[in-house]
Amino acid sequence: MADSEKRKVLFIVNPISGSNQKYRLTDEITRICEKHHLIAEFFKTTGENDKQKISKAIEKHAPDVVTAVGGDGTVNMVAGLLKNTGIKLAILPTGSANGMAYELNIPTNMDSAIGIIARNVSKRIDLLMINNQHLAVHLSDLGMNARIIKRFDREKIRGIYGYSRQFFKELKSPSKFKCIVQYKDRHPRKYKAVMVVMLNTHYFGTGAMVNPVGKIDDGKFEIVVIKPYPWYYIFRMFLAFFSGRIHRLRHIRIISCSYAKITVTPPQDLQIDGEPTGEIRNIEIENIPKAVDVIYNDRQEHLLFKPSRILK
Ligand SMILES: Nc1ncnc2c1ncn2[C@@H]1O[C@H](COP(=O)(O)OP(=O)(O)OP(=O)(O)O)[C@@H](O)[C@H]1O
Repeated sequence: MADSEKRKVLFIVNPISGSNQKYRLTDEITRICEKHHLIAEFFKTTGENDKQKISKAIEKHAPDVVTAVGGDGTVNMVAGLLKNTGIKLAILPTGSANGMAYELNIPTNMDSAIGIIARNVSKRIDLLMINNQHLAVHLSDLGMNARIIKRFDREKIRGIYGYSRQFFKELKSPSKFKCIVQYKDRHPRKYKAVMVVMLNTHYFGTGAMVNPVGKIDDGKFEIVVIKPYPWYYIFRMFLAFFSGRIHRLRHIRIISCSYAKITVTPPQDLQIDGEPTGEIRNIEIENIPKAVDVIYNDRQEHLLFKPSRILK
């Protein structure tokens, strides 16, 4: 195949994502891309002014696809740059949290993940805009999980071990807060909660299904309110999370809408795609329909669920 006919893929590599060393990663990606008749270009993030530098790299290389090589934070940054450009977004999951890759059924095996980029099956998906300021691609939440992520970030123990340590600390004593959700022209709904999740997707990065009723491109998003629960309820909740039945529990409320305002008292930690953004009292969420064209795996399935069916 002549070079002019090959598709160009720009890989945005976050070298600190996850816990694995990334020696020879670019050589490995280049080799696999050659096998699939793709031209690989690279940009390594530094954690400083990456957005501006990546915009320039996109201008310079004019790629057909931009691939985020990292966790959900890297996916979020790249998706924001590709919003409404017509350039496709792909993911090579190498982060400690790879929720969006899980959602799109992208494996961590590099050969398979690049094979999916080569197959080029894509779909325009909705994203969320939070407080007119932050784009959310995978999942954002207030309360328990955001607090875990904040501590995880501070302790600098990366990978799944670091997250699990914080998770079990928090699970023992989740703190409650008041939450008012206003959407459409309905009366505001009031809840006591330990956590409020805002998402268009279905899964936490761990594979737990938090939003069985959502659709990634229907112009709506979901607000999942997890109400305070007795300790013995944890087991039932785990079971429901991993069998896709969380919406049937009385400690869970799910609201679908395209715009909402949430007020929490006292102010709660907010995290967006794995990045802590500080404590907040008021939050405004808006759905941005079909904002980015994303490559997904339409073939193999996860062990328990069938996300590619959900995506269709
Ligand atoms: N070279 C770098 N040095 C330090 N930080 C970086 C670098 N490149 C990117 N970052 C930071 O990495 C974060 C995104 O990491 P990402 O979510 O992709 O991977 P992760 O392993 O899941 O990370 P985390 O464990 O922090 O969630 C962003 O905060 C970004 O600023």
